[in-house]
Amino acid sequence: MAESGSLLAEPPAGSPPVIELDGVRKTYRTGAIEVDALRGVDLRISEGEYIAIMGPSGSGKSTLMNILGCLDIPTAGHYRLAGEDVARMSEDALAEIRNRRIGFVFQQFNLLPTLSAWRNVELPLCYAGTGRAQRRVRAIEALEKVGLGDRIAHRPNELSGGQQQRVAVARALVTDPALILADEPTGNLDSASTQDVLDLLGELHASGRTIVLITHEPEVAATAGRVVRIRDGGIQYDTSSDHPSDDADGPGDVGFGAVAGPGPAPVPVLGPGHRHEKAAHGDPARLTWVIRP
Ligand SMILES: Nc1ncnc2c1ncn2[C@@H]1O[C@H](COP(=O)(O)OP(=O)(O)OP(=O)(O)O)[C@@H](O)[C@H]1O
Repeated sequence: MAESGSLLAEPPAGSPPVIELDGVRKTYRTGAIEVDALRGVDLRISEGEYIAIMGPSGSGKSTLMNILGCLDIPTAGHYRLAGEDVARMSEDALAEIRNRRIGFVFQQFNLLPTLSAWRNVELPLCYAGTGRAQRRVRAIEALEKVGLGDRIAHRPNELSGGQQQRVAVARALVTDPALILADEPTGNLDSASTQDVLDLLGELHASGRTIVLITHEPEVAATAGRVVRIRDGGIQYDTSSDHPSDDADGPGDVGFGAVAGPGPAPVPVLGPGHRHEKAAHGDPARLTWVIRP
């Protein structure tokens, strides 16, 4: 499989951060009720970074990921992807980015139950218009890459949870995307399968891809080079900064064992009052997002 390219087919000169959020806000309106899920997020992610986003349930992590993946749009603020304002991109350009340049992995795997592993993996290539023979070759290649070359004809219910998530990772990487967005990819896995998936993400990162990983689990976040913690829709702490955000209470509050500048993240340690949380995503709409972004 070819190494990943830039996020855009022809990135602008000067290599801006691959992801730039400025003052991004997201307000959901349900009837008369408004929820401010994101309240002015500023975030820059460089090409090739491996970043974990942490935060308590309801803090806005999935909302942020949906915006990063162009699955949703901010209510206010700017999102530039490889230097281009997403708000100004055509629908075709956005579809191209979602289909070919971003790979999505979700907690619930979101595999189609009636399709074999390789048929699930080839789906993004179907939407990209790749020919049948090439789809099969690339799907099997992706499954081999995640260690499932001997399970290509198995359906999801004939695979373990860890194997299903590896199929989902194969589906995410079959288009050779530059950016992988993983929302709680290990949330439903035992520790051995968690390690398998983290190893895979590590390999994808080593091959040049930008990885954004959302997780509740500090030990999972610790595998990333940078950890951003969000709370109440804002960035509370970013290990790539020398200083916590203005609204942060300091490293003791966010549960990190040490303060660090750029470089490997400290191993996060749960502080008093914090707990490991498992997300309970059950939004069936996400299935649509994965296979027909
Ligand atoms: N489609 C929606 N309509 C209305 N409110 C929403 C919608 N999606 C999310 N919210 C609200 O926005 C806030 C942030 O939700 P989000 O799913 O981003 O949090 P999260 O950090 O991913 O949580 P979890 O870890 O539990 O998945 C929550 O208060 C949630 O109730």
